[in-house]
Amino acid sequence: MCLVGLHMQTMAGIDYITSKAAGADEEPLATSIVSAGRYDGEAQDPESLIYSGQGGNADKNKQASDQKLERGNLALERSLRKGNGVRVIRGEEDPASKTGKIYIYDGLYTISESWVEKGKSGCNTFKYRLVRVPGQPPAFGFWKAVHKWKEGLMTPRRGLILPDITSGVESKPVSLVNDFDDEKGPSYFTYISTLKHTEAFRITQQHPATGCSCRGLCAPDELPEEFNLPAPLLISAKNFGNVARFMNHSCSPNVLWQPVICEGNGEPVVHIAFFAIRHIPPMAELTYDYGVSLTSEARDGSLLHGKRQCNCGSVKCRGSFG
Ligand SMILES: C[S@@+](CC[C@H](N)C(=O)[O-])C[C@H]1O[C@@H](n2cnc3c(N)ncnc32)[C@H](O)[C@@H]1O
Repeated sequence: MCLVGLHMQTMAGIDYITSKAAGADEEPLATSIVSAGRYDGEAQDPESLIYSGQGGNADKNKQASDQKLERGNLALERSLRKGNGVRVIRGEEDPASKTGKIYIYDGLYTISESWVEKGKSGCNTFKYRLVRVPGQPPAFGFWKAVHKWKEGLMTPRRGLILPDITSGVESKPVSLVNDFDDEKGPSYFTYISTLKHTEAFRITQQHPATGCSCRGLCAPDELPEEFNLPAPLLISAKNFGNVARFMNHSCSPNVLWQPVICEGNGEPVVHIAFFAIRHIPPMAELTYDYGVSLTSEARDGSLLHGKRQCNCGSVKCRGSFG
């Protein structure tokens, strides 16, 4: 099909595009819906949902009328025939949120069927069943699982080793979990949330001798005493550390690490900060790329081969790290 015209329509609850194939009529196709989660049946299954069409005034204190097969409803109908993916944002009641509601982007769905039924007002309402495209990491499903844990419906949690690795240091408990193998966690480990070594490394954006923006790293021998950054800088969290100590390596990580300089007691102090590099759904494991050491051998001239076998399971897994 050749698209010769395309424009966006934004509707409450249903977004769609109108496309026009050469020689054919304009055809709306749904691109995304927001499921408010308040209609009957728009409910709780993380793999599918039933979405009510728009219009008919059923929720506007006006005279209710039959919904019409137009705009968003027509777009959903056309998408059912076409089989295109529709992005779904699922709304949920959440007393912890200021608005009493949160919205979770839940990925791509396709529409599997539609029908008309009488709503509470006695008027015709369009209904659409949407099914989540398989193979996507859970998002709304995670959210529901968290709530079930909170309600105590799913205890004990699979692979739970310690309910709170912080021994009360953090305001919220951080569970130590291994659902991969039988290892029971470190035999000696002290959870700390403050700096153990507070010596300040003076680092500026500009190298004081060369003037370049390497933060003192390009020519460490030429650094004056007060720019004394140990190179290589080794951070060991074997026996002491915080939650970051338990973050695993992934070849498709969702987090990136960066050294940042914070002020501590009037002195610049290096911290390793973690930044999200993509959407991270609730309860998803946080991972970063450990990289490969410079001493590792080149496998095929382009990829460096790490020393440890990688079990990250990502489709882009390099097979090794470290
Ligand atoms: C900083 S620790 C991460 C937390 C560790 N999983 C634990 O339970 O203590 C790093 C160690 O975890 C293991 N590890 C982390 N990511 C891994 C991966 N993708 N594949 C295999 N082992 C991994 C390796 O044994 C690695 O030396």
